[in-house]
Amino acid sequence: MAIFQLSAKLGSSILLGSIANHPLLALLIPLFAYGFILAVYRLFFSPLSDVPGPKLAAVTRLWILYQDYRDQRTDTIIDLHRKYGPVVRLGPNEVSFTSTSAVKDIYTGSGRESGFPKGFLYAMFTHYGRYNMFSSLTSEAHSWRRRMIASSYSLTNILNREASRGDIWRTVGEYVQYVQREGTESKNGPGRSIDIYPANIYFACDNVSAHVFGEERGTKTLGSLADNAEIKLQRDSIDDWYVPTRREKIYLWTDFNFALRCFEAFERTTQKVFRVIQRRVDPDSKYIGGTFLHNYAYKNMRELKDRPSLELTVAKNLLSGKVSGKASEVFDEFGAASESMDHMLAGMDTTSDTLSFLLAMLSLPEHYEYQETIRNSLPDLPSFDQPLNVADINQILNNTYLNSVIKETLLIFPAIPVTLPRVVPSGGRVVDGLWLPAGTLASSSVRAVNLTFLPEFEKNPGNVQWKPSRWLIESGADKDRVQELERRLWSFGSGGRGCIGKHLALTEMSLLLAAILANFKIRRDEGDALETPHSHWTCRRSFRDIAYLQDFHGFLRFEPL
Ligand code: HEM
Repeated sequence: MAIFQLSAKLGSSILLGSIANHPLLALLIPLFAYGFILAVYRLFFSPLSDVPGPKLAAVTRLWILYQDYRDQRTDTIIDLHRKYGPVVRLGPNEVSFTSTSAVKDIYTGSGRESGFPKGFLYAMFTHYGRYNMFSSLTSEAHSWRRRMIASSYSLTNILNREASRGDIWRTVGEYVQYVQREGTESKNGPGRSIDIYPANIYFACDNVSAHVFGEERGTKTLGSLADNAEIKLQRDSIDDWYVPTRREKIYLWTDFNFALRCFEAFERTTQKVFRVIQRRVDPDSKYIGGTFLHNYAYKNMRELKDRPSLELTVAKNLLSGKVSGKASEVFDEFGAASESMDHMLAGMDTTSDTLSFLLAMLSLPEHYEYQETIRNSLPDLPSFDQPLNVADINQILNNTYLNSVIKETLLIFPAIPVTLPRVVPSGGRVVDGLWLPAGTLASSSVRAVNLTFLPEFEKNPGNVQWKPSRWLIESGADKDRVQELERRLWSFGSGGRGCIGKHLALTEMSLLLAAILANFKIRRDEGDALETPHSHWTCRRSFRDIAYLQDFHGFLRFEPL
């Protein structure tokens, strides 16, 4: 006993002596002690301590940030759900869910409670320093914006607009002409080859811009090489449109809020300086600095404000300022431009990527039969200068075979596969029987929700096949299974913050696919190892951290029927 007392005394006097000699130790020891106590708390006493997941993730947020840094967030989350089940702890303060009940509680709300507010990540999607519907975090900031334009994106409006104006169908015709005009002759068979990635971007861009600003002001990038040369020039560095420093590794940025704010303030100030200089040189200038798209959206808004167009467009709704009489919440031209800019960005990549993945899959020899089946099920299609009527559009939209390939692509290759972050509101909430304190990040990852339900995922997660036949109801027994699949398909999100452009995207994709298959057989054309200038199949990082189809370089041959 005396020996113990002596050694304890000796130990503490050595320690005190060392601290006196090394002041750094005086700092480090309490720090280590604090770190240790925090780690013990997070592991064993935090309200989330029973949630399964990697121990390191429970102790420090650096673990998930490292996955973000490696662009491995989505794949890591999927692996974790496979290992631990439908609820997984991703960080001391972050939990991921995959069950339909949890997705409903978090994103749609349950009972009288609405869905959870968005996480800070979304605040990065402001433009011109103004929030928009997508970037507003709380339901208060969001709902008046959404109400103002929701009718422009309803299925009824998309159908009626298309039947009366035929804008999408005309753009589909331009796509077919683009193949004939821009396509190169192929050594591998009849027809012409194009790189489908830019073609699909042009298609989606022309459609969403016409929908937002009106046909006259739409980008018409498919139309001719001279039009909107900036978009053509930037096609190979598409990330430039997004201000890449903010869009790459976006989840990492959320933890560096202050740096981001400084960056934004700097960006706004330089743009203001640009504007002042530009207006000195040219008093009528509508140039505002920033990217081509920023200028395009702002210029259109300014002009539409001065000379309103008769066409019923999203821009018209934005500028009309009718928001339940709340004057302070009406858009000014920058707010309206920010909103429209966001629709352009949200509607371009997502729709075009989905189309690219879909065409890439259909062009494989083992999938030729799907092309044939869809072709045989299509109605007679009119020429492209004549709008389709509502019944024809509906027939295409409800075509079982066409739907099966579109849904399967959305399921296996969601354009936005990542976590859609939400924050538990004040007072805390129970999700899937688990108590979550206020401020917890409670979210789901689109790809994890889509995949973890599939039986083959359990067996071999690395080998989930693109299999449109899973959507077909061939016997009574298939009905429940397909209904469940429909319920699980989460590629457009859900609830009040779910995708507003869903019907526009589905109409664009369905009409284009119908026209392509009615006119061509599509085949891979990569035999000559054609040089693809773009690397966006693998490097696009705006809201996608998975590089799908890395071995496919983008060239397809369109063989006329
Ligand atoms: C295949 C195509 C598309 C996919 C897969 C897709 C996916 C999504 C997803 C997953 C969300 C929800 C994000 C969240 O909850 O955090 C979303 C929201 C949104 N999408 Fe889409 N989208 C597509 C096409 C479009 C198009 C064509 C537009 C055109 C305007 C658009 C505009 C928007 C907007 C504005 C929001 C934010 C809605 C809000 O916050 O209320 N999207 N989209």
